[in-house]
Amino acid sequence: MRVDVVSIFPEYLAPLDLSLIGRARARGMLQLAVHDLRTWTHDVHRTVDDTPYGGGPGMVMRPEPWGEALDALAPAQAPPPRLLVPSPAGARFTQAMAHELAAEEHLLFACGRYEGIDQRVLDHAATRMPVTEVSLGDYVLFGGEVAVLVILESVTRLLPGVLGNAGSLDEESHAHGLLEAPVYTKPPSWRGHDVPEILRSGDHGRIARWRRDEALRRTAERRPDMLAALGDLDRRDRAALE
Ligand SMILES: N#Cc1c(-c2ccc3ccn(Cc4ccccn4)c3c2)n[nH]c1N
Repeated sequence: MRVDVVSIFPEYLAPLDLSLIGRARARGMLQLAVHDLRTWTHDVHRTVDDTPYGGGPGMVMRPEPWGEALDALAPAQAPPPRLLVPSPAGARFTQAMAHELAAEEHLLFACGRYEGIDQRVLDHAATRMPVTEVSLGDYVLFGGEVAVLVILESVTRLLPGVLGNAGSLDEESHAHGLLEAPVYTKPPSWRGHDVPEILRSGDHGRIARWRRDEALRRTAERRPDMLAALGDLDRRDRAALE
């Protein structure tokens, strides 16, 4: 997978050199490049913003630098990338979207700042590539860089070979529509708190049942919306919630 990220703060994306994403890049599973939007400015002050038409607070990112950046990173003669634009007005980012993005050949992220990017940038891009505005959640950030870090981490861990134990992908939260069960490791007792006996029993059938029960209980308590999305539960699952 190829990923290009455009930002006026490229150093914000430095964590993409670390840990599993850094290893995926070193192993050639992910070709990632971060670009400074000011590369595509031509004035002495390298200006990327201007006042908003119609008035209002803050500044808006000018279309010209973005137009040239997208022309350079999504040339007409190559297969078009999928353009992702983090935005408070975007569609909520979900694990399902992470799976969708993990199947793409080329992702191009546009990190806005200020009050956002001139809408015409997205409208013009949409004439030649798929464009998705995406939001992490109902709160407001300073810009899109943090969202790119989150999105890229969730997508990269889905790429074949990146996670050593593929099994962990199958059992993780949101993979089955439930929150994860609690996890424990040694010692068996710590500051008066013991590991649930069932987890040390070696009875894998009962352990799997216990984990599902705990996942159901946690989901019912913390994310009733996720439980509702599961639809009708079978008798055994309903019993776990009684
Ligand atoms: N993803 C995501 C986001 C963002 C986000 C993403 C990109 C930009 C570019 C500028 N701003 C600041 C800003 C403030 C006010 C109105 C518009 N824009 C961003 C915020 N906020 N919250 C999320 N879940």
